[in-house]
This record gives sequence, structure tokens and C-alpha cells, in this order.
Amino acid sequence: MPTELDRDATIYIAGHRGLVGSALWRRFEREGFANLVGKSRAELDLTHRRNVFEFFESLRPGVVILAAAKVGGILANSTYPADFLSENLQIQTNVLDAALNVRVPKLLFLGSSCIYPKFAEQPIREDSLLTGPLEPTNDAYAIAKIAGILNIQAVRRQYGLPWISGMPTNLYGPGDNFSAEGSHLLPALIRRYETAKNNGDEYVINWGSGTPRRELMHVDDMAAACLHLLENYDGDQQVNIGTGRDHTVSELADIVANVVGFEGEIRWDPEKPDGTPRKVLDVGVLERSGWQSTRTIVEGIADTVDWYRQNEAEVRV
Ligand SMILES: NC(=O)C1=CN([C@@H]2O[C@H](COP(=O)(O)OP(=O)(O)OC[C@H]3O[C@@H](n4cnc5c(N)ncnc54)[C@H](OP(=O)(O)O)[C@@H]3O)[C@@H](O)[C@H]2O)C=CC1
Ligand SMILES: C[C@H]1O[C@H](OP(=O)(O)OP(=O)(O)OC[C@H]2O[C@@H](n3cnc4c(=O)[nH]c(N)nc43)[C@H](O)[C@@H]2O)[C@@H](O)[C@@H](O)C1=O
Repeated sequence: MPTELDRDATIYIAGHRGLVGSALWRRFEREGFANLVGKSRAELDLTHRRNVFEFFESLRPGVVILAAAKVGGILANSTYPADFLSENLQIQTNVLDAALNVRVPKLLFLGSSCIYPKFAEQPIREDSLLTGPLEPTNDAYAIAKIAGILNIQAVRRQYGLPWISGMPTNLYGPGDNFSAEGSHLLPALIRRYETAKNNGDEYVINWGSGTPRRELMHVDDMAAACLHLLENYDGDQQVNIGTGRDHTVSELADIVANVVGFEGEIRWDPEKPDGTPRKVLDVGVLERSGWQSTRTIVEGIADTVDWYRQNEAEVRV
């Protein structure tokens, strides 16, 4: 049963300065929500349990979206698994417990497509969760996210609150982290190619073999899907959020090269991890609920390259 969110509700977007949180903020503002609340990590560190409880007791939000997490690309995840597991468990347990304490009526928890088994049948359906071993480069992060899904299901069962979970595919867009070592594929490529073009370099070196396939979604589409789910979905099972279309890393690199205008050679570094060979989501549940992604990958990358060029001095690196 669709339920429109009250445009005057107090909506706490945890992680509102990140890639996802800032896109959610833009989307909700555009849709007329008047009481959005965000706190930077410096203002409220979500690993500090007591502070998180006090914040929720004073704010008593009507809607919470949990987009705060320790996030990084394949190398960051495989180099710092203990940090990814511990910080994410702390952040989400504190936020979900504090939200339960004041009985927040609507809540969306965000995980990631890496929760699914490394060799899950493609496209990956929601019910393939916990049917096989995880991809080792991000298993610690994935376990924290799986705990979050179970936390939402447990609250629904024990307390009857209509909280939900969304599992986005790989995302990109304005506000991304463009760090050379810590970022995801697309921001890394955009910065590398733009720098190479500006420096007149003859070649760039990308990671791995270029053969893995990835599904990439523009973060503004993902934010629209999140609002849609909050208004149109009330179920126990996590919902995949993606486009349902994927490309090889090498194809994505060629698109970035074309959009940026880099004409040099592309080399590959086999010492860097490839990660899972393929993870394209089955987006049937999302589409049957009434939302579908329409932006093409070329449009999305062109938008992000424009944003990068206009904000190069301030991007996160
Ligand atoms: N990026 C992607 O490709 C994908 C992301 N997701 C999910 O989306 C969510 C958001 O990711 P994304 O926006 O990319 O990540 P970002 O790194 O861009 O943003 C994360 C945000 O979390 C905040 N944060 C981190 N640690 C703490 C803390 N201890 N206390 C308070 N705030 C904290 C940061 O705050 P501050 O800015 O103040 O430091 C930042 O705003 C995550 O749950 C992630 O799993 C899912 C699939 C793919
Ligand atoms: C969203 C998801 O993101 C992470 O998983 P991932 O999909 O493997 O992430 P990625 O974007 O970093 O890499 C995708 C592919 O791209 C190749 N690749 C080439 N060149 C660069 C490059 O320069 N940087 C990066 N990062 N990758 C590169 C790289 O070798 C790999 O084959 C999870 O850890 C976890 O955080 C998670 O949930």
C-alpha cells in the first residue's frame, strides 16, 4: 500500500555529506521535504553509542536513512578488513538501537551488493543471500552489512516496526571519493584519465585484468529509488537497487576515456585484485514496486565528469 511520507516530518540522513547521503539530501529537498537533519562525523561520531542515543532522544525523527558507513573500493576493503567490519557494526548497531529506543516509525538501512555469494547465479536475486561463500576482498564489510539486514528483520519481527533494507549496486556520481588508492572504480578512472589528459601522459595503468563485470548506477537515481521504496515498499526482505545492466571494467574504462577525451594507451596492473567476476543485480522486486532506472551509463559518466571538472579543487581525495 503506497504511503506518502509527510513533507514536514523530521528526516535524519546519517552520512549526509557522503556520496549517497548528499544525493539523498538533494532529492528530498527537491521533493519538498522541509525538515532534513544531518550531522557530520565531527559533530556526531556514530561509533559513540551514548552520544547517538542522546541525539535520537532529543531529535525523535520521523524517518531515518542510514547512509553513514566506512566505505571504500576493493583495495581499501581488502587492506583494512578489521576496520571495515568493526566500524560498520558499531555505526549501524548504535543507530538502529537508538532508533528503536525512540521507536522511529520509518527507517531505511543501506547495504551493498557485495553481501551476495561470490558465485551467485546472475542476475542476483534477493533470495540468494547466505547461499554460498562471499568474495574474500570484501567479506568483512559484507558480514557487517548482512548483520544490518538481520537487524532490520529482527526489529520488524519483535517490535512490528516497518523498517526496510535496500541493497545498492556499485554507485558513482557527484560528491564521490576520488582518492587514488581508496576509491571505487569509476571515480578512480575519472581522476586518472583527466589527470593524464591534462599532463599529456602517453598511458594510464588501471587495476586488475579489466575482465570483471560491474553494474554501475548514478547516485541520483539511487536516491530516487530510496525515496520510492520508503513510500512504496514494506517487506522483510532486502530490496536490490540497481539498473540490471552491467559492463566489463575494460568497457567502462573505454567509456571514461571517450567522455574525458583521453586518447593514450590503457595498460593493466595484474598485481591489483580483480574481485568478484560478476555481480549484476536482479531488480525485479524494485521494478514491480513501480520504479525503474532510465539513465544510460554514458549520460551518468558525462554528468560526473562535468561535476568533477567544476569541483576538482574540493573533491575528496
Ligand atoms: N559508494 C558505493 O559504490 C556504494 C555505497 N553503498 C552504501 O551506501 C552508504 C553510503 O556510502 P557512500 O555515500 O558511498 O560513502 P561515503 O564514504 O561517500 O560517505 C559515508 C558517510 O558516512 C559518514 N561516516 C562515516 N563514519 C562515520 C562515523 N563514525 N560517524 C558519523 N558519520 C560517519 C561520513 O561522514 P563525514 O563526511 O562527516 O566523514 C560520510 O558522510 C553505505 O552504507 C554504503 O555501504 C552501497 C553500495 C555501493
Ligand atoms: C561497491 C562495492 O565496491 C567494492 O567492490 P568492487 O566492486 O570490487 O569495487 P571497485 O569499484 O573498487 O573495483 C571494481 C573493479 O574495478 C577494477 N579497477 C580497475 N582500476 C581500478 C582503480 O583504479 N580503482 C579501483 N577501485 N578499481 C579498479 C578492480 O580491480 C575491480 O575489478 C567492495 O569492496 C565494496 O566496497 C562494495 O560494496
